Amino acid sequence: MAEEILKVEHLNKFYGDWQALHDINFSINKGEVVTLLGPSGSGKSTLIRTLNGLEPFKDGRIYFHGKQVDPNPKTWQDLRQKIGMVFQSYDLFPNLTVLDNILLAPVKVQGRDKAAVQKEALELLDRVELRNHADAYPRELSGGQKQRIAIVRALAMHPELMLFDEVTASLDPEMVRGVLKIIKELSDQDHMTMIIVTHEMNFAAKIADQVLFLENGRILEETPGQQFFDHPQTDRATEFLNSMDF
Ligand SMILES: Nc1ncnc2c1ncn2[C@@H]1O[C@H](COP(=O)(O)OP(=O)(O)OP(=O)(O)O)[C@@H](O)[C@H]1O
Repeated sequence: MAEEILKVEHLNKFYGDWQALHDINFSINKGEVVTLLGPSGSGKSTLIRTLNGLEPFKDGRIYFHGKQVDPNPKTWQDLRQKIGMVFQSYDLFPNLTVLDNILLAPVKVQGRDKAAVQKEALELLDRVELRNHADAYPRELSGGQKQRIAIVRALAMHPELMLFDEVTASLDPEMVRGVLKIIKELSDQDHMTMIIVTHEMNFAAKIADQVLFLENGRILEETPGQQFFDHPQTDRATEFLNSMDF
């Protein structure tokens, strides 16, 4: 039996009086990759940020491992440690070295043994080919390198679910490939459970087990990955794929 990691039921999200998400329902099992696709402003970032407790939600339910999550994100400290998130903007601490950026939360928040975390951090840095940058500061790194560090920093927390919000959107094209390769390896080798917002359609087509296609804050299609790209069910999704030059 597939193990369900996250389930969302009838989620509505408002910014003031304006409704940004309408009756969102989906679930993700262990090891699965869900990609959120849709035009600009369709609510992809809002949804992924709500799943990480960065945005409060008005009604609906979120379950993590079958347990209902309190809608007030202030109560999410424990949960956030299990959900890793990587943003478009890296958000590394500028005054800390690469290694200290990675160690901070596992040691200070999770209270894990520093030497053990450091050993693991260096192995992860090896994996993203940045071990020789462990003592560098973020300002000394390229955008692609910063993003690989941001991924390592999230992984060092041992998350059960990783959320990626347009992590290659501000990178030069030649940097994009290296970052996407790491995410693909996380799926293929580590069977990491992931929810990914991306505008990289070829990447999405390769990695997605399930596609949620959003428009105007609603899920218009929920389709197995390959099927979405081969045979989108709605005219809107077909138009979208054509506009993305897919
Ligand atoms: N903090 C906010 N306050 C008010 N409205 C917001 C806020 N954040 C997003 N919105 C609005 O919510 C809608 C969905 O935005 P969101 O960023 O989730 O879309 P998106 O699909 O991720 O877009 P993109 O692909 O351009 O990043 C948009 O109309 C946006 O203007």
